[in-house]
Amino acid sequence: MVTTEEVSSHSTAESCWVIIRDQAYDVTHFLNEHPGGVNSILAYAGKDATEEYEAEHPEGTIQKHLDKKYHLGTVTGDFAVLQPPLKSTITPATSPSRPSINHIQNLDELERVTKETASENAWAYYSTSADTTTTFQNNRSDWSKVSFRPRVLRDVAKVDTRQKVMGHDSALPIFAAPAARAKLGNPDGELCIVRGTSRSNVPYCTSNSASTTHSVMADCFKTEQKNGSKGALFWQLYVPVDKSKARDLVREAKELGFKALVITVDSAVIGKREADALLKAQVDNKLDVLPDMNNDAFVPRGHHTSTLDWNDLKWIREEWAATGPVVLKGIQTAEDALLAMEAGVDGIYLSNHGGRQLDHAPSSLKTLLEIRKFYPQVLERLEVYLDGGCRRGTDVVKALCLGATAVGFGRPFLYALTGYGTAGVERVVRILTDEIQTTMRLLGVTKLDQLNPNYVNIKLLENELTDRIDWPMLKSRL
Ligand code: HEM
Ligand SMILES: Cc1cc2nc3c(=O)[nH]c(=O)nc-3n(C[C@H](O)[C@H](O)[C@H](O)COP(=O)(O)O)c2cc1C
Repeated sequence: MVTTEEVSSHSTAESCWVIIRDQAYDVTHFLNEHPGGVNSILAYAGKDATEEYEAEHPEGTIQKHLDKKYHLGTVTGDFAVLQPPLKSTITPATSPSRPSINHIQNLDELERVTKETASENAWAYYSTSADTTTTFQNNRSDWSKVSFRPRVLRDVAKVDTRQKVMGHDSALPIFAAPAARAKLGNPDGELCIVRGTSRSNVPYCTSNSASTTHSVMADCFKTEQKNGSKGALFWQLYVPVDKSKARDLVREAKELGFKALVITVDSAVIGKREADALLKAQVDNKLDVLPDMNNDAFVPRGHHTSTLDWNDLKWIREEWAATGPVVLKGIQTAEDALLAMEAGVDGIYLSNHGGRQLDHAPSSLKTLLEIRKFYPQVLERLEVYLDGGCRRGTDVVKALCLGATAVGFGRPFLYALTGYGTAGVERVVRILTDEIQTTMRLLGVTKLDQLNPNYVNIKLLENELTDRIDWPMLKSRL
């Protein structure tokens, strides 16, 4: 037994105890090893960290990562004194300020409602992006720079939106992009996306850092299938600092029946996301949320490995074997698209992580155009996925006209589950179904394979594309 007074007296980096679900843990030695950084734990030193902890970690994380000897026992006493200064408040779904789900007409409206009604924590983490937020903003605005060239006098009564997405026969050319910490928005977290996407027959690429364990997601998916749902689960992999641990993750993905492996390659370090960092700083004014730049043992912001290179893909792919497609997420240049093709992956996923990593990186739309301009063969030989700032069916159709296979949606699904749970996720897919079908009809096409670059005008963006690429590298391979 440990008393609440005892716990509260261990509130510094020299001696740091936290409570999670009535249990006390000594995490002093673990601070520097913590993949979420020192400060995220230190903000809760001597306090009850349950709420924040559970939003971030799947069940069993403590058992897996913390030696038993640091478990101090059950806590007794007055818990009120141990509450952290900022508790998230999730507005109940019946909140009068939140309109009925059926009134949500588009994904921008969903975002506006989420901003007004979500907890500060959830909004900060979901909406934040890197540095000046330029990339985040361009992700959205670049889609508006492409216009359509519609054809008329064609029979468009029946349209077919089905598409093969990483091996799965999806109802639409879309999928839910990997996004961590869904439990911040809703206690059911990722399960809302598992249910909503499988009921709508679109795939869900789960995050390596999901707040629900993958086995629980896989069980939920199986239950959905028994009830007649379709869909598919893919596994997004972050290679851990100890690279060899990626083998265990890949084995788990295989054992649990995940159908595709999506390796994120844009996160050598975590981007500087200031809105989220500011909120964390406000939790405890004493804390400086900038990483410790003088600690030689760790790469600052290096939550995942910072040493991943093209050679690592070989052993990761061997471990995955022929289980399903392997796709690289985070390709941002024509050169890397070409290297990915040579590395033998099945697909590339153009993404700047929703503007959360390198500020001033190109939108995925620009990367797609760059590939078209300098190395279009990639588009014939690889499946090309993309995400970032897509909020409309028109965005999806534009991407497909330019050679993409399917488009990922990140924040919209998080916003949907925050206010509306599974029903919100289903609503997002319904809205996109309507918008994609309507766009196809008004454009004069009935099947996705009829889409081609003649249906869009890209002049505005073409003017913004680079002329300087690594020509020697490309030429040597032509
Ligand atoms: C007590 C034992 C703890 C253990 C064993 C632990 C373990 C971990 C692990 C393994 C991850 C990486 C998850 C992944 O990327 O898959 C992680 C991330 C994280 N942890 Fe903890 N953690 C602990 C306590 C805490 C506490 C008390 C907090 C704050 C209340 C916290 C906040 C975070 C955050 C914010 C991340 C996410 C970093 C990111 O993805 O950007 N952790 N933790
Ligand atoms: C809150 C949040 C968490 C994310 N977590 C991950 C992650 O765990 N792994 C990953 O590869 N990408 C992650 N991403 C990036 C998304 O997969 C995707 O690239 C991005 O959200 C697309 O942009 P959009 O939000 O404008 O649709 C995350 C994005 C957000 C907004």
